[in-house]
Amino acid sequence: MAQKTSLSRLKLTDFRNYAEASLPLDNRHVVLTGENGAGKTNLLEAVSFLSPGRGLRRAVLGDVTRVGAPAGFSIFSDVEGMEGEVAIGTGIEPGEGEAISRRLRINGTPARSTEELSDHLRVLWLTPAMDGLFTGPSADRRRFLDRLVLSLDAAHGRRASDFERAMRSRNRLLSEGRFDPSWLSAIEAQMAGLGIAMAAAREEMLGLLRRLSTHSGETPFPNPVLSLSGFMDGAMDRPAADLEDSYLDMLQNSRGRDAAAGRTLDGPHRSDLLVRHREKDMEAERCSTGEQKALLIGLVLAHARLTGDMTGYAPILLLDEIAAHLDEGRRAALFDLVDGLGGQSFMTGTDRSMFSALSDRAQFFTVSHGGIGK
Ligand SMILES: Nc1ncnc2c1ncn2[C@@H]1O[C@H](COP(=O)(O)OP(=O)(O)OP(=O)(O)O)[C@@H](O)[C@H]1O
Repeated sequence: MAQKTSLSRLKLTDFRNYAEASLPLDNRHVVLTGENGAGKTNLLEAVSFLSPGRGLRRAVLGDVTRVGAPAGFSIFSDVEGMEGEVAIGTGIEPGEGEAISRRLRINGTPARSTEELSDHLRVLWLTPAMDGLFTGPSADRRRFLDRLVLSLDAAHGRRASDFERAMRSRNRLLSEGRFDPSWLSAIEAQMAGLGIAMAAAREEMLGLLRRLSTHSGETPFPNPVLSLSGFMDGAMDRPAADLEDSYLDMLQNSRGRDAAAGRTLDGPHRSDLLVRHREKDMEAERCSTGEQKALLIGLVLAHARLTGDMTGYAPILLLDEIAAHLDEGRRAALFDLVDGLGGQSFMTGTDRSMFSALSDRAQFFTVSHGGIGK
């Protein structure tokens, strides 16, 4: 089984509705209960900032600082991580606006990039905001997929942002009617290399998930059938160099069309993640609300398991309002599956009794208006 990573302390200053808060943790699961608006999701969000990116709300950093606070926010955590014990501090400084990126210190030393967090722990999450994933816009599914990839391949985020930047340059040149062939060709060659690398990394992740010995069968959370469509469909088994040449040709031959459209119409930014319910043999978007939630839980658990298998360390799992729509049997099954991953998870709900099946496998805290109690 994958080894455990866990938080042994979480301390917040001027974070969302918390002026000061401290969570003393042993390495068990953590259950946070309290009424609506108490600050449960805010605590999960704070933990999500222990991974690269903008956290589980994809927040603008300036919005995260407590309203009325004199300075920026900070999060400190002692972590039993993949390289042993580590003290992580992150936040923004006073007066820093929206464009600023957050600061990160690892054992007191400033880190060059938040990607360094991936050396110590992986944090994955499932929130109610993701409930419409299968029926909503494809951009949400691409972002979801890219986060899955990112948790195993730290370079994926850089690749995606470099691709975006190159594509924006191409779109600008085309929209300004500047068909300078050498300039455009250089940008398109860059897009071809990055775009195919992105598509290959996504495909590889899906392949790994498919090969994962599934926990389906007995579980109420089925492992969905996953595929990609919209870019290089059915061609991804060809050598990368061939695919790059094909994509480069595609781009060069579509300059007029893309100029007229005002954007690049072919590329990894157009692919979609297709999800099917295996047992019902039906697209996820046509499944019932409850079936979609079960598929989503199945997918997130499979990914968490894969992350544990690939890195040797179980990820920290953030499950916001996870128990709300599950009956007692499904809740107990979920807790057993989560516990079986071997990591620490943080779960929220309005009612403590919903988590009783966890009993002493978890620490319980009550959250109320920016305060935390036992
Ligand atoms: N920057 C901020 N400064 C102060 N308060 C904030 C800030 N951002 C959000 N809040 C407040 O934090 C409160 C708690 O939000 P949170 O989403 O954590 O609640 P919750 O306990 O998960 O509630 P629910 O059960 O309804 O999901 C909200 O009332 C929100 O207005």
